[in-house]
Amino acid sequence: MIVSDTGLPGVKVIEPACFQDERGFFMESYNRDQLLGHGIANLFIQDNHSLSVLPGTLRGLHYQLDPSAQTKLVRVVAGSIFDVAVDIRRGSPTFGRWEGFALSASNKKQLLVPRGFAHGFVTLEANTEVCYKVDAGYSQSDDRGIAWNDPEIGIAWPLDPTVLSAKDAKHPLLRDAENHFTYSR
Ligand SMILES: Cc1cn([C@H]2C[C@H](O)[C@@H](COP(=O)(O)OP(=O)(O)O[C@H]3O[C@H](C)C(=O)[C@H](O)[C@H]3O)O2)c(=O)[nH]c1=O
Repeated sequence: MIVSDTGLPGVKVIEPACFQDERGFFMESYNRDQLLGHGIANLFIQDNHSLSVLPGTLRGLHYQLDPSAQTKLVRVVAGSIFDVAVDIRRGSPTFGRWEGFALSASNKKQLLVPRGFAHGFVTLEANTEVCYKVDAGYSQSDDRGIAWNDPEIGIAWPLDPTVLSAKDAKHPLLRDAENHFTYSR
């Protein structure tokens, strides 16, 4: 397993070891002890799985307020996505900064998105399936979002969304979003 830092401290790219043979491949898609070794000490309690039928489906930018804030471990099991994390911790040196990552069933890369970051993706292929672990359960009352096209964040999405939920079409800008996350070293 290779764990790489990114331009957003705390956000990491994880590449599991993949063992190929004439049958196909095997990999440990999640190994808690190996992640603990990289200081990723989350006890994930829920697995999520979404299918997006059309390319250009955008889901996000989402986060949950405390006490339901989530760390997420995201991977793609079919198709591919441009996966984005945005630092929304007030006082953070990288507040409002985003970074995007190409995750796909073929590259098997995973993205660790800590609490304090908004998360979203756009699908790059039809029938893309995203699976992700979270360390806090779903809380509809704590579910929040930020506009995918917030000009102050300025995410360079590789393609304009063609499919968006009604909820995702009306999130507030970061500056107006309810958000209690604060930065601590
Ligand atoms: C997230 C979630 C949703 N739901 C129910 C609520 C709705 O009835 C339905 C669809 O939910 P939503 O439209 O919020 O799903 P996505 O737009 O894929 O949102 C997710 O995708 C973005 C990229 C994320 O990072 C979030 O984890 C998550 O919000 O599933 C549940 O029952 N449990 C859950 O944990």
